[in-house]
Amino acid sequence: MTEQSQPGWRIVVGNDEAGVEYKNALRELLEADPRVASVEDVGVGADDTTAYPHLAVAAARKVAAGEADRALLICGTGLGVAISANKVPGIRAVTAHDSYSVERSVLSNNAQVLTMGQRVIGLELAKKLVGEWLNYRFDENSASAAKVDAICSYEGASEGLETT
Ligand SMILES: O=C(CO)[C@H](O)COP(=O)(O)O
Repeated sequence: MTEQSQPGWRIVVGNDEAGVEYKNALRELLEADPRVASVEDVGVGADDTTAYPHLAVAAARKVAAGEADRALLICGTGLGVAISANKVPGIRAVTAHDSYSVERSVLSNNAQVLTMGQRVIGLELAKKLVGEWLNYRFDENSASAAKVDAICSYEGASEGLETT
């Protein structure tokens, strides 16, 4: 199947009060992109001071439930929303502000959630990276798949480390 024949991405976006401007700009970018089937915005809007963990978990839960394929989350640094989203079972969320990390977040880590910091990265670079992000799909037959499976094997594990 070629990239063109793949179904469009269903993306959920979210942000805290430090990420309103970038979330709005990136949502508009996604809505205009032919690779995107749908964009759902879990908030927040201007003047909403809801703390970042709440919208990050709300967005990540939609991905975990299969209601969306990916999430794009913005806060001041991108870090808090990533930490929060990773609390949702099955979610792999990463903060990435460079092209190579965005690529590997998908191709190595099969991360479904990309986070960025409005106080860290320029808007034009953020737009460019989001455009690149849409081009990547994890290859379940790649050498990275077993490593992602190993990550998943620790989901809910309370003790013990496997070494293989
Ligand atoms: O960047 C944030 C969390 O990682 C958030 O936008 C601001 O958090 P704060 O520094 O605790 O206000």
